[in-house]
Parts: sequence; C-alpha cells; structure tokens
Amino acid sequence: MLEFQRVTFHYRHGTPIFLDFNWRVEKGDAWAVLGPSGCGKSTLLALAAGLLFPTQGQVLVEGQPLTRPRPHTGLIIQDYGLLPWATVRENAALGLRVRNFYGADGIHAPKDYVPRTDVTPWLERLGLLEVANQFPSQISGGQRQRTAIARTLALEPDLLLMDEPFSSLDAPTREGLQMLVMELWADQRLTLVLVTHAIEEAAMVGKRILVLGNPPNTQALVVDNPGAGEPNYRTTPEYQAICQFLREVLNRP
Ligand SMILES: Nc1ncnc2c1ncn2[C@@H]1O[C@H](COP(=O)(O)OP(=O)(O)OP(=O)(O)O)[C@@H](O)[C@H]1O
Repeated sequence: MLEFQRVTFHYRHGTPIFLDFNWRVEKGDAWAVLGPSGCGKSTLLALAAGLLFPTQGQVLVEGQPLTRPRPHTGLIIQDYGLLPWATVRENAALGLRVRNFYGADGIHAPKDYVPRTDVTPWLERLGLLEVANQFPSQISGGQRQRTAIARTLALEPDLLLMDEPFSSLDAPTREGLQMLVMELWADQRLTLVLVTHAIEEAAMVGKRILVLGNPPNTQALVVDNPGAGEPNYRTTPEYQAICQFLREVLNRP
C-alpha cells in the first residue's frame, strides 16, 4: 500500500532526517510510529501524504510514485483544523463540499467519484448527532476530534494518516478515541498510520510499531504487537510487556 524505498530526506540546510530509509506498509495494516520529539515522525507522515518529497529515493502508494496528495489518503492532525464559524455538521461536510466543487477530476476527488453531501451516518457513527448544530467552541476536545475524524472518513479514505491526534485530550477521552479508531479501522478496512510520542498509545493502536530514533533514521526498529485494538488489551500482560520493551528502547542512548 505504502512503501518508502531508499528514502533520504533533509530540510533545506539541515542534516538528513531519513537516510537510505526503507519501510513497507501492507494494505489493511495498523501502524503506530513512535519516537522522541524531533525524530522525524511528522516528516514521515508528510512524506507519506505527498506533502513533502524525498531528496533521494521514492515514496510509493499502491505501486505508484507519489507526486502530490492523493484523494484517497486522509490526514488528521492534532489541532482538528475545524472552522470556528461552522457547525459540527458543516465542518464534517467540508471535505465533501470541497470535493463536490472540483468534481471527479482524479486530483481532488477520485475519477469515479459520485458527489455526496449527507454526513448524517458519520455523525451518528461518531456519536455527534446531538451536537450537530453546535459550533466547535461549544463542544469538548474529544467531540472536536471526532468531528475531524467524521470529516475525513466521509471522504472514504483507504489510507488514514494521523499525526498525534489525541495528544491534547484527557486520558479517558484519549483511550475512548483510540478504541474508536481501531473499530473504524476494522469496519472500514482502512490502512492506518498513527504517529505518537506516547508509548501506551502506540501499544494500543499499532499492530506494528515503527520506532524512530534521533536523526538520521536509517534502519528503524519494527515491533509486532498483534493484540493492539482488542477490547481488553490494555489489561493484559502482553500489553504491559510491549510497553516495558518500548520504554527500554526509547531510553537507550
Ligand atoms: N520546515 C522545517 N524546516 C527545517 N527543519 C524542520 C522543519 N520541520 C521540522 N524540522 C526539523 O526536522 C526534525 C524532525 O521534525 P518532525 O516535526 O518531523 O519531528 P517529530 O518527531 O514529529 O517531532 P515532535 O514529536 O516534536 O512533533 C526536527 O529537528 C525539526 O526541528
């Protein structure tokens, strides 16, 4: 689904963040990308989204080199990106309105796109119907993030990229949304890549966990975590062991 082939990337005048870096995400995988601040997690996601391009090497999605953002990739970032003057329903429908405006051009929308406007099923699925006519300032952080998720899922992505989506939320809300994302991942047959600096979040959401270190990243560590997303996984010895292992890895000099 997504492949980094010998990717080298550096910002202008900077040292490389990635150097000859390879990574392969299969269709339907759920990955968490974990690492300390400044290791290159957001950069990796921007490369996967077609917002940045490798200095050398290439990023492929479905076997095609990425030359621009693709309409089937959804991106969710930390601060929700909601319009303050639009209601929850209007915010959730924003992506569809933009897509309908451009039509089925293969750039902003898939070539076979049929215009849609009704986001009610998504509002219902994400528990937002009762706040659909409220504005972002009138709802909680968790509801705002669910609105951003509704807006993205309404576009029916096959690849969902999330950059620290829950880091500003309190622990119970965060844990609820982690479970929701894993339910949606299973229901919608998504390929998921979630970037986080939180070990517990990586262990809860990543069936595979990519651990980045201080740049340049050449060969990143991959940790298998097949229990991620199971309803009671957080209470199991396997979860505790993965968290402990990741803690040790991140504390290595
Ligand atoms: N536009 C830019 N120009 C120059 N350097 C940048 C730019 N964006 C990021 N960097 C640098 O690249 C490195 C990787 O940044 P990135 O944001 O990808 O890391 P991160 O792991 O997501 O960090 P955090 O967890 O703090 O968000 C950092 O040293 C950062 O300062």
